[in-house]
Amino acid sequence: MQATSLKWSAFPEVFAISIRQKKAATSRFVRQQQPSRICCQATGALAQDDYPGVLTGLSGTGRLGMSPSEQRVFDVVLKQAAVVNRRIQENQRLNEDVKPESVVPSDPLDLLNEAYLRCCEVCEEYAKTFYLGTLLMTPDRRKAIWAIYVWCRRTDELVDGPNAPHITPSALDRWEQRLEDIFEGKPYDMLDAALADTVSKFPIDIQPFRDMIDGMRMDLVKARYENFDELYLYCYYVAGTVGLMSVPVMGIAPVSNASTESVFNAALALGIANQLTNILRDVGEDARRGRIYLPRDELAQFGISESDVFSGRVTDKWRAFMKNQIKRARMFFDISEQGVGELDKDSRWPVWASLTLYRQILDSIEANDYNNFTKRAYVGKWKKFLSLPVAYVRAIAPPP
Ligand SMILES: CC(C)=CCC/C(C)=C/CC/C(C)=C/CC/C(C)=C/[C@@H]1[C@@H](COP(=O)(O)OP(=O)(O)O)[C@]1(C)CC/C=C(\C)CC/C=C(\C)CCC=C(C)C
Ligand SMILES: [Mn+2]
Repeated sequence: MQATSLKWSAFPEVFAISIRQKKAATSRFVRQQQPSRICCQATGALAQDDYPGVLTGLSGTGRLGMSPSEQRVFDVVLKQAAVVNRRIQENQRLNEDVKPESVVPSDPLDLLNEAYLRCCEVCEEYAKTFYLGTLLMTPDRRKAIWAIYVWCRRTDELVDGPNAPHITPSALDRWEQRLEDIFEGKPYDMLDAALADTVSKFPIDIQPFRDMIDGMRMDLVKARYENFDELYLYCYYVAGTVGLMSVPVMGIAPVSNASTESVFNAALALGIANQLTNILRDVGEDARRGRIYLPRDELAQFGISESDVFSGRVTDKWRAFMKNQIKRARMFFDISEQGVGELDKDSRWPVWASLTLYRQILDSIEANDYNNFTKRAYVGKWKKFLSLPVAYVRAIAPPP
């Protein structure tokens, strides 16, 4: 199954290389072991009253008051943190402090090197600013992020790309089987091989990857969201998962006092914030495809019907509704911001850069007087350019 709009080349069995062998030699998530506190200090000051339940999972109150979707996602967060903590403990037990071995093999013709190079090219082509940001990361980490990026892009492309009309649930089942193979060290093609290598080196769990495929399944059958809880789950599937996949690669700063769980929570929040922003930017485009990724009950509270969304008129009701949606997206950005400083110092810049740029899309929706039906909100070249040094300054600040 190929997503033809991207220049994938299939290099099948050749890449069933002995990826598992490398597993033992890994120790790149080296940080101090922190007491396990399941809380995210980020949420305290936020307007939780506006969205009861949405953030309780992060505020230290455990599962009490969480919505079903939050509980479901919270369990995955805990599992990811446990995977990482286990790796930290293993490393400590072995008293290892292994310097990350470079994934650049000495032989320039090495196939794995070639595989990562392909991932790099795809990233550069499809996500230029993000690609620039990754250049500051250590070589092994940036390669891993490229490999993850490419897998996410391909997965999204299945339901959004030119082959989308032919994608059936069973095609997604096959994609999931292929994912299982990647995690078992049996990649199908070159790009899979890069990911197989990555997941053998970093403490990355398969669950967020499976969940992203579930998000794509959801997209095949669902075009309406009754309430925010349903939308939250969708946002977790297609974007929160990216945050969970990335943290084990980016690493947590050895001097950080934050718990692993809270860092994963912040990463999850960044994915959710990005996806909510995506949704708010693309309301018109989605409506033209017959889709409304907005909570139906909240639309109704503001007196907005489905046909109002399809007709695309910017009314005062629409502006008031949008103000609330933007406020919520910003709240998730706020939560995530408090976790960025906890990441390993080399990984902070690309995160700050992408966070700042995405956040500005919300400002642009406001500047367009909430017309997200026919005006595309975007961040201009200069603003983008200026954001990079600002992100850099934030990135070099030590963890709070
Ligand atoms: C502690 C802390 C804050 C850590 C940071 C964790 C982190 C790096 C989080 C990343 C969050 C992120 C970039 C999420 C992606 C959200 C997103 C835009 C998802 C898109 C989904 C589908 O949307 P839709 O179809 O509606 O939109 P399009 O029209 O198709 O755009 C996605 C397209 C899913 C696929 C996601 C990707 C291709 C992005 C994958 C990105 C990475 C693996 C790299 C993340 C790393 C950095 C440095 C940002
Ligand atoms: Mn998409």
